[in-house]
Amino acid sequence: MPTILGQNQYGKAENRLVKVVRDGDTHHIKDLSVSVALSGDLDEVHYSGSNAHVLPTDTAKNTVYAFAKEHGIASAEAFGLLLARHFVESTEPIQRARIRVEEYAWERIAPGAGEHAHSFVRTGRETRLAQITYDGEGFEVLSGLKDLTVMNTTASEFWGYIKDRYTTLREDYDRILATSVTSWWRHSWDGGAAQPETEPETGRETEPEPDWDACYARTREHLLRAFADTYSLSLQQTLYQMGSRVLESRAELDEIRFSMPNKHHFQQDLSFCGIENQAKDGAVYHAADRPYGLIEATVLRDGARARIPVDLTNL
Ligand SMILES: O=c1[nH]c(=O)c2[nH]c(=O)[nH]c2[nH]1
Repeated sequence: MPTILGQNQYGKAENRLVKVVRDGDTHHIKDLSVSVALSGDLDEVHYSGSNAHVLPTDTAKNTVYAFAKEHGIASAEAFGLLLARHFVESTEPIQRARIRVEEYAWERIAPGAGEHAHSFVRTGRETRLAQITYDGEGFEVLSGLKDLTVMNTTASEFWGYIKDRYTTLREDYDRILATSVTSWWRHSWDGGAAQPETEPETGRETEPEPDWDACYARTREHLLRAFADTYSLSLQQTLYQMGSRVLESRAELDEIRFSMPNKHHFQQDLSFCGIENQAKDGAVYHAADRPYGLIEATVLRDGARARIPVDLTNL
């Protein structure tokens, strides 16, 4: 049976990298997982086994560590941009590079007065995410987060839904709303490919690279504020409020996608022992971990094209 090769990519996944920057006695750390996926003129390695166009995944791994040492890690996005450009521009057969970064947060241990210079505790915060893709012409930069777990203990209702013979859910006018947010947002900045504004004298692109850390911090803040400020009639409504608040406040973003499990908290029935268990009196809930409702949607700036993949689980 004749066959042909379809889409393919390869690289080293989940390079775990910790970088320590020493500023006198005070240390700073970056803790990342970096995944490299390369594609291009790679038919032959699949068809005949010729490795002539293959940059070994082992080299990709070494490059990640070498770049961290030589260039530092200004931010997840900036590091991804450096690597993506390097693989495409230094290796002929490689035409596209995709770098995914997860960043784990650490806090300084504060024993007694002041913060410790070199002792850290891993935080229970969300994980920061970035994905940089480069095809030799332009970058696509997605930033995001996962495991941002939030809860409103009131200001959430759910009623007015379709009821059929299988419906047992009771309408709720005061419920807990909790979720663990996975979200990716897309920057309109592409390194100058879309509207290259070049300085006439130098020929250099003038569109400035965004301040990735500031953008992340502000976006996270808007997500949290919108979650807290929305009086919710459904998790879907809350999601849309979170997305539109981010796009309205961050002009540099065109699209944001969410995957949000509804972390159900069911009021426990205590009537068997004569105890009323009402939200208004400080109820006891059963925090169910599964199954969970899974609410997913993209919010777009009007006129923008949806480019973030629908399925975020592998992104
Ligand atoms: O916010 C919600 N959205 C739903 O679609 C849904 N479905 C459900 O059973 N509970 C909820 N809650």
